[in-house]
Parts: sequence; C-alpha cells; structure tokens
Amino acid sequence: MVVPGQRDDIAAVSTGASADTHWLSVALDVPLPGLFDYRADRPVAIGTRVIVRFGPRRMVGVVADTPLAPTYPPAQVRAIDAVLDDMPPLAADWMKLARFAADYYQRPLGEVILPALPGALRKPAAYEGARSAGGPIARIDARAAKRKTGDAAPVAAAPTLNPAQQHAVDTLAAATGFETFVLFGVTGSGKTEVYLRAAEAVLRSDRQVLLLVPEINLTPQLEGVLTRRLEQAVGAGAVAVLHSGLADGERLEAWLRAVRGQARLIVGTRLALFVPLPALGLIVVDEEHDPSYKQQDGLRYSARDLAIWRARDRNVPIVLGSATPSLETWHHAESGRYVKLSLPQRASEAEPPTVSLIDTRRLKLEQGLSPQLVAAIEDRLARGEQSLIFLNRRGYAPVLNCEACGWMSTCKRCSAFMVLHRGMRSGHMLRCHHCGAHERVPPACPDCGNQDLQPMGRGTQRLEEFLAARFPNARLARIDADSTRRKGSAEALFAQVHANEVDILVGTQMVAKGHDFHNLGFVGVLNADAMLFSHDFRAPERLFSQLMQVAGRAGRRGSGADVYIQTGYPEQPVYQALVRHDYAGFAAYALDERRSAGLPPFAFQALLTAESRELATAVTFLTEARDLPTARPDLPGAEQVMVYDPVPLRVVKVADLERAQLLVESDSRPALQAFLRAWAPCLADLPGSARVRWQLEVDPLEI
Ligand SMILES: Nc1ncnc2c1ncn2[C@@H]1O[C@H](COP(=O)(O)OP(=O)(O)OP(=O)(O)O)[C@@H](O)[C@H]1O
Ligand SMILES: [Zn+2]
Repeated sequence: MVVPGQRDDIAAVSTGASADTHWLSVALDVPLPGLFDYRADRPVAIGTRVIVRFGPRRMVGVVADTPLAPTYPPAQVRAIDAVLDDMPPLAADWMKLARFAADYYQRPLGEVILPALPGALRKPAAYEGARSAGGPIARIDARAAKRKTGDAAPVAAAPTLNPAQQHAVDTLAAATGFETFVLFGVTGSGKTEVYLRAAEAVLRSDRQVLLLVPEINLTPQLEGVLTRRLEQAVGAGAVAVLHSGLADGERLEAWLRAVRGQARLIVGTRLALFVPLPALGLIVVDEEHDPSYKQQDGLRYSARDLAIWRARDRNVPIVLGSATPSLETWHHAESGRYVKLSLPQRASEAEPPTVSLIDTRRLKLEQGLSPQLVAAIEDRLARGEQSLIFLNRRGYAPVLNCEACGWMSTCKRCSAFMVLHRGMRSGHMLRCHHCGAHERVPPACPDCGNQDLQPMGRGTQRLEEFLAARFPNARLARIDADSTRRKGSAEALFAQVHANEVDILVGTQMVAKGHDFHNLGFVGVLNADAMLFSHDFRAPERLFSQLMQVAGRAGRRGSGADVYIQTGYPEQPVYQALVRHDYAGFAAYALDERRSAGLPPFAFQALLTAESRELATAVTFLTEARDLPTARPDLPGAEQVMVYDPVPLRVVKVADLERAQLLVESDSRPALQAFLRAWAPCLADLPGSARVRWQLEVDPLEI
C-alpha cells in the first residue's frame, strides 16, 4: 500500500506533474504498512535519505523505490523538502537486507531501515539552523580533521596455535564463498584466537570483518585484545566498536568509519548487524547461542539468523562460535548443513573444572549455602584464589512476607511480587521488575499491622551481605544489573576482578558469559532448580548453557578448579550431562525430545501477542485472528500451518495491561512464511484490533 505523505495538506501542493517530476516511494518510521509517495524535481537514487513532510511533522525517510508513476493521483503527491546528500545512498545490498528483514519479520520497511541508522542521521533537526554546520556528518568530519591519531598500542604476542585451532584457522582460510561454520569449542579453548587469525587473513586482503558479541560488557576486553593485535596488521583506526551504550556522536563516528570502509573490523552487539559494510569478507557471531542476539521489541529480529542470511547474500563465510551452541545450530551442524570445527581442549594447559552436584535434600543450609560450598570458599581464600557465587536473581529478596497473616508484597499493577531491594540511602525499597514501580517498605503489614515483615528467599544483595559477615576479611564484589547501572561501572568492576582485587564475586548471568578470568578457582551455583521446571520448552537448554558457561569461568589458567551446583534434583539429565561436560550428549537427548514433541528446530513458530485492560478483550482479538484461516481458506500455507487457541501469558498482567498470546506453528518454514505474509496484513482489519495493542513475533525465543 502506498499513500501520499500529506493527504491532509493538499491545498499547498501545485497541481500536475511536469517533465522533471520524479516519483519516489519513501520508507518512513511510522507504524503503517507500505511506502509513501513523494516527488522530486530531479532524480533521487534508491537508498538516499530525504526530508519530507508527513502530516504535520517533518521526518527523515529513505527512498526505497523510484516508480514511473505514483499510486495516488499526482496532484495529491507532495514534493520532498530536501535531499540529504552528505553521504552516498545506502548500498543496494544493504537495502536488500532491510527488505528481507521487513518481509521475514512482518514489519513495515521504514520501521526496519530508519531505526538501523544512527540517531543523528534520521532527525531533520540535525540539518536545520545555522548551528547545524552542514549536518552531523559534516560536523564529525570537521572534528576528525582536527584530531590527531592516537599512539600505537603495545603489540601483544600471538600464541602458537594448538592443532585443533590450526585446523579451524586453515579451514576458514580456505573458504572462498558462503559457508556456515560452527566453531564448537569448550570454554577456554581459545575461540577468540581463531576469530583473530581468521580475521587477520581477511583484513590483509583489504576486506572487512563483522564480529558480533552478545554483551556490551564483553566489548571492552575484546576491543583491547583486538586493537592491540590487529592495528598492527592493518593500521590505527581499523577497529570500530558499536553498541547501544555509546553516545550518539560516538556511534555515528564509528558507523561512518565502517560505511566508508575505513574501519575494517567492526565489533558490536546485535545492532551492528545493520551496519552497511562495503567490503565485507567475514562474519563472526561469538556465543551464538546467546538470547541477547534476539531483539525484544520493535523489529524482533535475530541478529544471528540475519547474519547468516547476510553472509549468504554477500557470499562470504560466517563463523558461529560457542561451547554450547543453540539446538537449532547444533541440529544443522549434525546434519551437515553447517560445517563443524571442534576445539575439544582448553587452550592453556589447564584441565577443565570438576563439576559436582550438591544434593541439598538432606542438608542443612545456611542462608541457602551448603556446608560444602562454604568450605570451598574458605579453602580457595586460603589458597589466594577467587570464588564466584552465581545466583541469577538480583535484589535482596524476591518477596516480603507477613508471617502473621500471610500478606505478600504484590505489585498493584502486575501479577507479580515486588522485590525487596537494599537501597543506598533510603533504606529498603520494594521494586517491581516488570513495570518498574517502586515504593518504600511499609513500616507494618498493610493488612494486619504486624511490624515484623520478613524477606523470603534471597537475591544477590542478601547473599553478598551474608558472605561479607561470614568472610569478614575477604574482598567482595557483586555484579548484576543493579550494581552496574552507571556507565562504566561494569567495566570497573570487571577490571577489579581481573586485577585480583576481589576474592569473592557474587553475580547473575552477567558474569557467566565469555570473561577470561585467570585466578578463579571455584564456582558455586545457587537456585539453579528454579529454571528446571519452567513452562518454557527452551528452559533446559538455557539452563544447561548458562551453567556450562558459568562453570567455564573457573580454572582457565590453573588446574584443580571446582564447580558445585546445589540442587534438589541431581538425577535430572541436564545436571548429569554437566557433570560429564557432555554438551553433545545433552544436545542429542534434548533434540530427541524436541523431535518427538514437534518443537523447534523441527517446527517453526510465530507468536501473536495482544494486551488490553481486560484479558477478555485481548482474547477476543486473538480468537478473531485464530478464526481468520477458517473464514479465508484461501490463505496460502494455511493447510500446513497450525493455529493454536489463545492463552493468557504466565505473568498475565503487567502495568495494568492483561496479556494473551496465540501460537502459530508449521513444520515448514516456507509455509509459515507464506501464511504470515497473507495473514498478518489482515490482522489490523479485525474488529477486535482497535481495542488492543498487538504484535507479531517470528521465531520467538520465549513462549
Ligand atoms: N594456542 C594458545 N596457547 C596458549 N594460550 C592460548 C591459546 N589460544 C588461546 N589462548 C588463551 O586461552 C584463554 C582462553 O581463550 P578464549 O578466551 O578465547 O576462550 P574461549 O574459547 O572464547 O572461551 P569461552 O567460551 O569460555 O569464552 C585466553 O586467555 C587466551 O589468550
Ligand atoms: Zn509491576
């Protein structure tokens, strides 16, 4: 559907088209499907940014097509206000990537293209007024011309590759076109070194490498390593870092260097997937199993999946690295569709840690800690080694409780408990992790007046408090979303751990990923069972990979490291496989289960979610959506697609909105795609759609 950008302002438009009228279909970041008609008095290439009027607003859009005629009467089509020619048009291959993503994830093209650009490039205000100085790109260039390049970083010595690393590097070097490689390397096996060598070869041939990492917090460490090693090979300024923690100017500067081909190695989180790269030669996705590659709002894309599409489209190799690949990836590696490269041993001499299960059923726990776990910390302290206690629950306690009447701290706006947090100055607070609401702890029970309210269970703050009392001479640090809220604080905390200024580290999954700790001798895992019986069919996979990753932080430089997992269910296959360090065994077991249950990777899914003040309203809309294929049996793919009944979400109410979802499933991806292409555009026209907020997610990770 193409509509003119200014239907409400027809009077201001001159009539008719002259010989030098050029019609444009422009993508705009508005929640409407399709492109928008405009005209220009000179040719404007596809991929060019333009400033246009849309209703009362001025917006930056991107020319997506140059049709011979507009879809609306020419007299109603408004002229563009300006062409932004401070950079060349977005390249054809990039536009193709955006088109694919829009089509695959069922979003308007403008909602893909514009959010993918640095903020300053999509604001008309950045180009207006005397102080705009020719726009953000001109300003950056003026600043860069004045700045001198920094001094060369010290060159780090490259280790001698072990045979498995060498084989991986050689295989990658021999790849000429598109191929998907799975670098399956146990924790600490030196996957980074393989990426580096593979990258070096590509950089020497004057091409660019895109390296995706799951976490902002991993970028400083990696950036340091990469800069020291690679700037020697390709010169200063060759590495650009991109993530959401950068200031607008920093992000634009890095993005421009990438687009212009000056930055040759681009390291970034999922958003870096959308950087235009003129000379792309290799893509690496580190920790490819990590859920943070999936964007959770707006365009709900998987950066890993799009990276594979992009590699195929550009005909370049792609490496997916992990010690615990996603079952989707592993399935393809086992079936031969992807090429598996294994690093079965740790790169240093160190042996992997010994994993033991502490059966908590017959134990007396002290603040959730078994005597074995406490003794292990004591022992490592005496040896001058670090311990990490992993508890994936932040805050002080997950709920506050009145033992007299049974009152619990529930959120007024959500069907969830408010979490007790230890405040800095203001004493304890209750916070809702779903809607963000917060309030002071009531002085007495709101229901019965009892003044003795008790925290139930424990989070990282309470654990830290207990450990500080239990080990008064140890130096403690806590790393979770609360302790790292300020910019740079995560980096500082990790630096302390690396500098051996911390004896006991308490942390959530933030500490589990990728960090190369050198002196960590012990990892204790608390409360892992919480994930064991989750409703989500991916929970065991997540639990296994999370525990394998966190266990892998131990003993990376010295042997004799221990990992204790406290559990009430030691016989569970997930735990048994962890003790054996047996990813392949776990994956085979889990894939069998998925196969017999008809779940991904043996099925393909989409999820329609609706929210409203009343659950019934959301369910009504979803029921209409479910019944569409019955009313319209001509919908393509319908006979191969299963549309389930609407169900309420597990946490049904968040911020006063009640939520339900509808699962769509097929054993054929093309059939699902064909169906979605026909079904999704009808959803907005359903009678119930006006009364709900809804969104469609393709390949959801959580159900
Ligand atoms: N060939 C080698 N010889 C000696 N040390 C090496 C070699 N290759 C890598 N290393 C070192 O081994 C350590 C672990 O490497 P790296 O961090 O790349 O592991 P990884 O495979 O990414 O592990 P994880 O999955 O746990 O993140 C690093 O300190 C690295 O410098
Ligand atoms: Zn809430």
